[in-house]
Amino acid sequence: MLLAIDCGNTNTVFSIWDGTRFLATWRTSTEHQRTADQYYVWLSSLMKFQKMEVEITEVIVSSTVPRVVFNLRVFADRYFNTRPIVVGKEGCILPVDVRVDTGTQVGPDRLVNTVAGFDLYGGDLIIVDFGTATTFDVVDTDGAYIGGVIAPGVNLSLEALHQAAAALPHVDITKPQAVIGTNTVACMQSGVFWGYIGLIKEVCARIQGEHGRPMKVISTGGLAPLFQQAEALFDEFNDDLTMHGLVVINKYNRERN
Ligand SMILES: Nc1ncnc2c1ncn2[C@@H]1O[C@H](COP(=O)(O)OP(=O)(O)OP(=O)(O)O)[C@@H](O)[C@H]1O
Ligand SMILES: CC(C)(CO)[C@@H](O)C(=O)NCCC(=O)O
Ligand SMILES: [K+]
Repeated sequence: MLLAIDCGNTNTVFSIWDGTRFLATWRTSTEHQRTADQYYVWLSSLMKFQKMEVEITEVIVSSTVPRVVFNLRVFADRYFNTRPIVVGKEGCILPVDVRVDTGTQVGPDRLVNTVAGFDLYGGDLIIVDFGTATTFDVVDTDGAYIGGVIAPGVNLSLEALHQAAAALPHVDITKPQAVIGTNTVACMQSGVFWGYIGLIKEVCARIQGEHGRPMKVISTGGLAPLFQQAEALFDEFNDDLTMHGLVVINKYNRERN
C-alpha cells in the first residue's frame, strides 16, 4: 500500500491509498524538528486507533518545506523499508512538462496539482489552491505547468493585520453579512473576504486573457467552498487534488523503474 505525504508550510497530510481508494487521511502541523521516530509513533497510534492493519510498501512525498524531507526519508526507510519518491528531487519524473524560466524552483505542491488537474480535467486549467499562500497554477493544453500567481493566503492575510496593528484582534475568516463592517472584526473579515473575491476574479480573468483559450478553473483547499458560496468562481472543487496527484506520480514512476 502507498503512503502519500503532502507537506505544506502549515500542515502536513498523510493518506493511505490501497490502489483503489484512500483508506484514511490524517493531518498534523508541519514541524521540521519532528524526527522519523516521532512520525512513526504518531502514525502508528492513529492506525491502531482506527484498527487499520495495512502494510505500507511505497511512500511518496511532496514538500514545500525542504528541511522536513530528510526526516521523512529516514521514516520511510526505517519503518517501511522503502525509498520514498520525493517530488521535485532526483529520481522523480513527472508526466507533464514544466515550462518556466531556467533555474526556477517550482513548488512541488503546484507540480502535483498540475499533474492531478490534467489527469482529472484535461488541459487549459487554472488551479487555485488555498493554503498558506493562495496559488494559481496555469496548466497548458498538453498538461504542462507554465507558471501562475502566488498571493498571500487568506489566514496569513488576517494574521498579518493582527500582527502588525495593535488594535486589530485575531479573527477567523467567514463570509460577512455586509461589505460595510460596523465593528472591527466585521471590517477585517470584509476586507479579506471581498478583497479575495476580487483578487480571484481579476487574476483568473487576466490569466484567461493572456492564455487566449477557454480554461477551466479548479479549486482545492479547505477555504474554496467559502468563496464559492458568495460567487460561482470555480468550475470544479476537489479537496483531494494534491493527494490524487501524488497517486498519479507514484504510479508513473513505479511503472518506469
Ligand atoms: N471556515 C474556515 N475558517 C478557517 N479555516 C478553515 C475553514 N475551513 C477550512 N479551514 C482551514 O483551511 C485549511 C485548508 O487546508 P490546506 O491543506 O488547504 O491548507 P493549509 O494546511 O492551511 O496550508 P499548507 O498546505 O500551505 O500547509 C486548514 O487548515 C483548515 O483548518
Ligand atoms: C507558493 C508555495 C509556498 C505554496 O505552497 C509553494 O508552492 C512554494 O514554496 N513554491 C516555491 C516557488 C514557486 O512555486 O514558484
Ligand atoms: K496544501
